Amino acid sequence: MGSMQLQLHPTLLAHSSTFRPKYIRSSIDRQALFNRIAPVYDNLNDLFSLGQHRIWKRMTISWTGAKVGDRVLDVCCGSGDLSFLLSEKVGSGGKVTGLDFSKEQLLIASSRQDSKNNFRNINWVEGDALNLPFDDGCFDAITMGYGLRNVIDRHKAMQEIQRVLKAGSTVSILDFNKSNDPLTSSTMEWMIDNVVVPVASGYGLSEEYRYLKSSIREFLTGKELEKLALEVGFSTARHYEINGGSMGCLVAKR
Ligand SMILES: C/C(=C\Cc1cc(O)c2ccccc2c1O)CCC[C@H](C)CCC[C@H](C)CCCC(C)C
Ligand SMILES: C[S@@+](CC[C@H](N)C(=O)[O-])C[C@H]1O[C@@H](n2cnc3c(N)ncnc32)[C@H](O)[C@@H]1O
Repeated sequence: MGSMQLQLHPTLLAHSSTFRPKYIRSSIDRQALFNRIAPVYDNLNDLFSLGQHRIWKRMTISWTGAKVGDRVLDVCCGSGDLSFLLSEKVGSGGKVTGLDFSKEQLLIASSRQDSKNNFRNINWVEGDALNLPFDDGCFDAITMGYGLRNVIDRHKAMQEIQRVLKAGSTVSILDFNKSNDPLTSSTMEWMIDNVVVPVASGYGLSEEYRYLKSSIREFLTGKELEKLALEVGFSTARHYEINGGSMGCLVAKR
């Protein structure tokens, strides 16, 4: 996973003067956003969460029930954090597919894989979570880390995950929690306004990280996520709040 020192990627400066959409609503806008933040994404996650996101991701993996030899999928894999954890879990006899529509994020994931001799069981696919290029029922486990809140059609994304998951298998979906507790939600919004966005502005990425706040506000609560999973055909669905209710993981079985 990423080291702590922060380097400013040369192409980032080039982007800083480009047009910034006021609302990051379309798929194209979001794809461009994640391309722009790719060079600093891992390091800023470590900084903003004080490394805690690594724990949340390990919990996400543990809830999938993935085991040695499994064929597994990481949807919206980004720079590959969950894919690398899945790679360790399924071992050399298993197969991991990391899918994302951001070329820049996949380049980071691939460069991290190349820098380590292991993780040879991962392949990276540039594709759309809303139209997964895989056959029905072909994965033993699926993860999605901070992806469901960012796709423009959550129902379609959940339908696609349910379609490609084997019967009796599990998806584990980590994201921010849209908390019903006013203190939790106001604390998170304070963090974004007063820590996250000011630091991100140092990289010309204030709007990209300000988007976090609106995306959490427009997300679904844990109960609504459970309902969505059952609506698209999962047999069971549970949403677990973690880290004081700031994050959550939806665990659904097909
Ligand atoms: C790993 C984290 C964020 C990933 C991430 C997800 C997105 O959708 C983005 C969209 C646009 C830009 C960036 C991202 C992005 O990085 C977590 C990062 C840490 C949080 C920003 C801050 C965490 C605050 C603490 C958990 C404090 C909670 C206090 C209280 C319990 C509420
Ligand atoms: C916040 S990042 C999460 C990356 C990684 N899963 C993690 O846990 O850090 C969200 C990712 O979702 C991807 N994404 C958003 N919408 C997508 C879509 N429709 N198809 C594929 N990837 C998508 C973005 O390109 C980005 O890499």
